[in-house]
This record gives sequence, structure tokens and C-alpha cells, in this order.
Amino acid sequence: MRKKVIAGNWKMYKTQAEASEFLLNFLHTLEDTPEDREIILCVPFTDLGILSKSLHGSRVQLGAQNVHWEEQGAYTGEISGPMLTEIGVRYAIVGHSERRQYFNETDETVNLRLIAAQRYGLTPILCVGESKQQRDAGETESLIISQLAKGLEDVDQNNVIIAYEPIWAIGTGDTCEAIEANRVIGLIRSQLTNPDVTIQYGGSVKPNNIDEIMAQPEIDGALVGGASLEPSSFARIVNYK
Ligand SMILES: O=C[C@H](O)COP(=O)(O)O
Repeated sequence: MRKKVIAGNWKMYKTQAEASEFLLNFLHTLEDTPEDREIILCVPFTDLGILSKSLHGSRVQLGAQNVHWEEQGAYTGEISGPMLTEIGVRYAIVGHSERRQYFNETDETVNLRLIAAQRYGLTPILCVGESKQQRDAGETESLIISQLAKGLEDVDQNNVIIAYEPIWAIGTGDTCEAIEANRVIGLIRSQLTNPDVTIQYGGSVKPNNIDEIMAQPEIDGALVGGASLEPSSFARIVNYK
């Protein structure tokens, strides 16, 4: 059975004080959350230490927003797998469109990061998705197939999550129709050797659309940006019906 996974991606938001305040208002909302779902918070590097302590014993797992492919070295601004696992991090987002767009991340570096994440005991969350221009040009399917083929080369599909994030839906309020997200995620699944990989949808997921998204048969979870920053909205998403 495929795991349901709701992950918050805080991007470059929240100081340690703000992160602690979030938890104060969030953790108690999980008392009645069904056991069938996993909850992850992918937070800025500076928040990982304090959250690792505060989340100990809770059902929320910790994720980073990137991971380098080397164990250590002269890579200013990067972080390695062992540095993350040492403090209790279990997941790492890899290949988010903001990394691809602003930091020159390519399918090749994404692939290296995925392999390294697994090597050092992390479960990577691989992000794929098309821009508006690519969608309008009818390139959605070919782009995603190519991102998957290159990104997943030599990657163990028993330890990976995939997030379909159409770039035009990220942070815009312009959610991809649930039925269309389901279709693309079905296409993603058809490209995998392991049909049980958890595949999330991401892009303007909000309290008012999460139920419809999670009702789709191919969609196993959500990668949530803006709506994960506020305890009550993230709680509503995690407690989807
Ligand atoms: O990683 C999360 C996605 O980029 C979605 O962000 P958003 O929910 O703010 O649209």
C-alpha cells in the first residue's frame, strides 16, 4: 500500500523563534490525525537543530530543502547528507524548481544529489514539473518523462518520494485542477519501475482544495509551500478528509 505523505516546505521563511512558535500552535492539532499519513516539515538549515529537539517523540519528521552529493569538501554554502542525518533529518527535497531556476540545478546535479541522499540514509523528495510556457507548447509530458529518466538514473525507487509541481501553480494561487494533477501523476507512475512510490502534488495547495486533491486515486500526498507556514492552515491540510 502506498504511503500518504504531507510535507511542508518552509522555503526561506522562519527564524528559530518563529519555528518554535509554529510548533507550539501546531503539534496539538495532530491529536486526532489518522495514523495513515506521514507528516514532514522541510525547514531552513538554521531551524533543523532546534526542531530536531522539539519534534523528538512527535509524529512529525524533519526534512531539509537540499543536500550535496559529496560527504564533505570545499563547497561553500552546501550541506552534506551526514551533517543532516547526524541531527535527525530523515528527508531532503531535491530538484525543487526554485533550485533549478535560481541556482542552476540541472537534471545531472539533481541525480547526484538523489543518489547521495540515499547513500547517507535520507529519503529524497524529487520535484518535477513544467513551466507555463512548456505547458502551452504541449511539452509537459516529454519534459516530465525526461526529468524522471535523468533524475532517477541509478536511484533506488524503494526509497524516494516524487512531487509533481507545475511551476505555474507554485505560489500563484493558480492550482492545477485536481483531475489534471491526477493525470500527470498517473503518467509519472507509468514511468517508474516501482509502482508503489509515493507521488505528491505541489502548487498552491490550500485548506480549501486539499480534500479534492487527496481524493484523486493517483495522488498520495502534497508538498505545501505558503500554506505550511501558518499552523492552522497546515493543520487543516494534514487533517484532510
Ligand atoms: O514546495 C512547495 C511548492 O513550491 C508549492 O508552494 P506553494 O504551496 O506556496 O504554491
